[in-house]
Amino acid sequence: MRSPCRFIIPRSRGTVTLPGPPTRGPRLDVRRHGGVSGHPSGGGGERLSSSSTSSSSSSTIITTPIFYVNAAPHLGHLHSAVTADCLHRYKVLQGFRTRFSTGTDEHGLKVQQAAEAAGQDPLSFCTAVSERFRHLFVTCNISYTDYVRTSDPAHRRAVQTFWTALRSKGLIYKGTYEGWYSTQDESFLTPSQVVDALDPSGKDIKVSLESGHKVEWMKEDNYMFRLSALRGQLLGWLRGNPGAVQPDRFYQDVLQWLQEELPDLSVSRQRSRLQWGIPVPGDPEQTIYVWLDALVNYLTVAGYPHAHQQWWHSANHVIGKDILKFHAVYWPAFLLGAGLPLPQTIHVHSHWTVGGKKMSKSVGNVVDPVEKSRRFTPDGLRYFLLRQGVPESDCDYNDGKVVKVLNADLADSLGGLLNRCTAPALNPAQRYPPFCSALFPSDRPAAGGRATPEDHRMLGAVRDLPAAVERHYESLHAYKALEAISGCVRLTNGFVQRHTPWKLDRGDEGDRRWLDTVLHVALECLRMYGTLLQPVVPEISDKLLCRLGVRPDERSWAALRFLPRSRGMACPFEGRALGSDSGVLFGRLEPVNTDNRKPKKTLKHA
Ligand SMILES: Nc1ncnc2c1ncn2[C@@H]1O[C@H](COP(=O)(O)OP(=O)(O)OP(=O)(O)O)[C@@H](O)[C@H]1O
Repeated sequence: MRSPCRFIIPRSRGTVTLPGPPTRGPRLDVRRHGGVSGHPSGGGGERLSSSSTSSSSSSTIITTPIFYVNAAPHLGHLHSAVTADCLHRYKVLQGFRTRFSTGTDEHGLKVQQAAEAAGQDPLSFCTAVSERFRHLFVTCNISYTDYVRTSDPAHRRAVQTFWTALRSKGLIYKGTYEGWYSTQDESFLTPSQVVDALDPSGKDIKVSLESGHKVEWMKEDNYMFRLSALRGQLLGWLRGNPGAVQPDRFYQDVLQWLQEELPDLSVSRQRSRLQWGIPVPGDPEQTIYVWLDALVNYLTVAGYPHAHQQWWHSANHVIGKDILKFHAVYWPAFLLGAGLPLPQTIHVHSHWTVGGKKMSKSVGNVVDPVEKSRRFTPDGLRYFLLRQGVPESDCDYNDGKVVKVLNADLADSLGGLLNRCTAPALNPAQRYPPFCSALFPSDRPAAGGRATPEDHRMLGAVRDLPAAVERHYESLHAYKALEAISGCVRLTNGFVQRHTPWKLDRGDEGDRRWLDTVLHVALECLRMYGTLLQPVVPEISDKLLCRLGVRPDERSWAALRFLPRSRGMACPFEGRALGSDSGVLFGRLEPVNTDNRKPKKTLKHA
């Protein structure tokens, strides 16, 4: 489906697809040709930096984790992707040059075993699952610019070069690893991270304290990375960069880990155990540890080892809390070892649970995001994930909650406001009506004015909104941004309701001017909401802004300028024709039947 307002404009490097109308299939063609999606003001354009905490450089890399292909994607994976996509779209609106990568992590024992079980060779198996992830991301308008697969030859070259760099610095040595290992988590554990448990048959086993997955005692010759030698430097980096891991509770976790023992890390497996992976350069009997392999994907995207400098200086990773140690301890240690810049920020989010249990492939309690995006629309699902997902704490999923949130915020509140203010009955000229400053003076209530103190308070709240939303998007607390926006939408609905413009007399000069002013103010509020919501619900925002007649080049952060007429400045929209009406903004969803009782049987009369 093509959106009515999709524009492609040429710029100095490549092709740019503007962010308003995220599209499905065709969008990928643009990327394949090296285009960067969604950039309203051109590469390195000016950005509003009132409260921005970003690097002074205007280019940045945003990443999701690459997803392990041992099973199909679930809602938790989409959550990471939507969170990173929100950050990416927001940065683009601010004028940053961005790369946004996602992809699939394809090596390792679990994949090798899953392929065997499916009777396929590993690469065919990975290709099929990787395509399912890609399909999900396209369906849900994830505006990635790079899709990495760890089975790609370019990635393999990057990993082997990276390995060689660490080895040449004496940071990798041949040794013997002996200790607990979880194949499920592909991770090593210290004795304090292991507890006793019983398997389903009642047999004594050891499991990981954190994940609950079974662990085994392992002893084998392989290569070790001198992680212990880097502990001091890691601590120094973290202490000097309190924003490097966000939110703070996760930063504190990493600090705590770094204060404990940090043994050297085994970074290879014997080839006889693991064939599906990248061989150690110069030692075909060993395979590179999947996490070292997977983490290097971020450098592959940046062009490592040849042209990474222009991108590898401001990386923002978005990850689930389950992989924090890999990203906040191992990854920075590898980068320090290789003499490369460390990530700017590691944004961590918590988990979606089902009935209180983490949604997870291995548990099998997963929610299918493709099915949900069909039911609730891609934007509906995106909105719900970001409105309800709180980075600091887990959140339980159920369909009833989705319906409630979407009906209240998108269908009734925002959709209702747009509908009211653009309805031909109230706005027969179908134009952005004029604003009368005598009726709505900027200084509080004044003689001849009709605006109330409450109206002024509403204006103040909307005027302050971009700065608050900016702060929340920066820290990836999208739920707070959406809370603030929906609070303002409610205030604007209250404003319209208070002045009942439908009761005003068009034949009376004063009433007509006031009606126009009320509509002008409400449309200005809607323009703000449409612009600010673009990172979260690109299709809905596009529809809203198209209806208001706001052009794609008027949708950046810098173009926000709320209600300029109230400050005596010209408003470019005043008098402009509204866009065509393309139907309801977001259709109301049927409530979910929570009554699980079976319908009563009616007794047949003999
Ligand atoms: N329940 C979840 N809630 C939010 N994000 C999740 C969830 N599960 C996975 N993710 C995201 O996907 C990333 C990779 O997860 P992974 O592939 O290990 O999924 P999983 O279902 O937990 O798998 P497994 O059960 O095999 O451990 C996580 O780091 C996180 O970013």
